[in-house]
Amino acid sequence: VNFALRIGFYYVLCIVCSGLTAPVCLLVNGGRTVKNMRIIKTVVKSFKYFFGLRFEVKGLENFEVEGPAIIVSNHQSILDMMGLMEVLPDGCVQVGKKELMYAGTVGLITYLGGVIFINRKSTTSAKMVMAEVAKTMIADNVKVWVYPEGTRNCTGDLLPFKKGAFHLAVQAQVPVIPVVYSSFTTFYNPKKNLFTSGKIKVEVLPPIETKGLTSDNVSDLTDRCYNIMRETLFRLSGRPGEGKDSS
Ligand SMILES: CCCCCCCC/C=C\CCCCCCCC(=O)SCCNC(=O)CCNC(=O)[C@H](O)C(C)(C)COP(=O)(O)OP(=O)(O)OC[C@H]1O[C@@H](n2cnc3c(N)ncnc32)[C@H](O)[C@@H]1OP(=O)(O)O
Ligand SMILES: CCCCCCCCCCCCCC(=O)OC[C@@H](O)COP(=O)(O)O
Repeated sequence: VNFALRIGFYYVLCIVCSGLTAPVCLLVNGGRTVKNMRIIKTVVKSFKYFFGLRFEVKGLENFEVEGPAIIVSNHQSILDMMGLMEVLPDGCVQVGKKELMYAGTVGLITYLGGVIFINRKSTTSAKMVMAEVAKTMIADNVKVWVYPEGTRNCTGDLLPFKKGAFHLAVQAQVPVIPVVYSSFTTFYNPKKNLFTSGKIKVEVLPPIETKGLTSDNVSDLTDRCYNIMRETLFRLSGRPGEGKDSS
């Protein structure tokens, strides 16, 4: 019951705050633009206090690259939206599943924030959207945030990465910046109806350059990111024995 109440409250908070924030976005910025993310971020950053969540962030300076970049991070739950807004740099849009667009006021606010919607069931159309993004991110100087696991995963480990984010980075010749959130398993587990207060460690890792890489290098780049992020995930989650990183 406690779990249902807290998750229900989270949904209501998202729906109500989206409904209230959307007109503000429209009045201030006039329509769909990444500038709305600043407003959305300000609102969402207050959510953590309702749930007793604390974020400990390291490495924010790694976002300070010249120009666009692809940011990749692990995706554990719908709560990730709070962790996202906690560190989101200015001028950064997210890639999301197109179903989000139909989620009422939440769909409206994601649309206004500039979220790029892809159809996960059609690789061809998703690839076309992403190729377009590779062109416009340079012109518009935006960063793009992708969850390369492609779906939520709350097991405390990473799912294999999909390659779209890394194709995008290579096509645009921009760096990949990995961001890792420690595992939620100690305070959040929908299967066990667990959702208590808790601390999340976040680490922004140094950018990985892609200058000179071609589509032949995408698999290697994907593996490299996956390995670094998995080691970091285990280290941040207090399972250092399972990662190779001992620092
Ligand atoms: C004020 C209050 C507010 C409160 C409310 C809150 C609102 C807050 C507002 C805003 C927050 C927004 C938060 C958004 C959060 C969203 C989270 C999600 O929705 S996560 C799901 C969607 N995300 C993805 O799926 C990742 C991206 N996915 C990919 O990149 C995939 O790679 C994809 C879809 C492009 C294809 O997926 P495949 O399942 O087919 O798998 P593959 O292995 O990657 O690709 C198949 C083949 O195609 C090639 N390929 C992929 N992309 C390519 C490309 N661009 N060019 C060429 N080849 C490509 C690959 O190399 C592979 O080929 P070979 O196996 O290597 O031979
Ligand atoms: C009318 C319906 C209203 C629904 C309100 C939903 C409020 C929650 C807002 C959280 C937005 C965060 C987006 C997110 O984290 O989505 C997760 C999915 O992308 C992952 O895909 P999958 O379903 O796990 O495959």
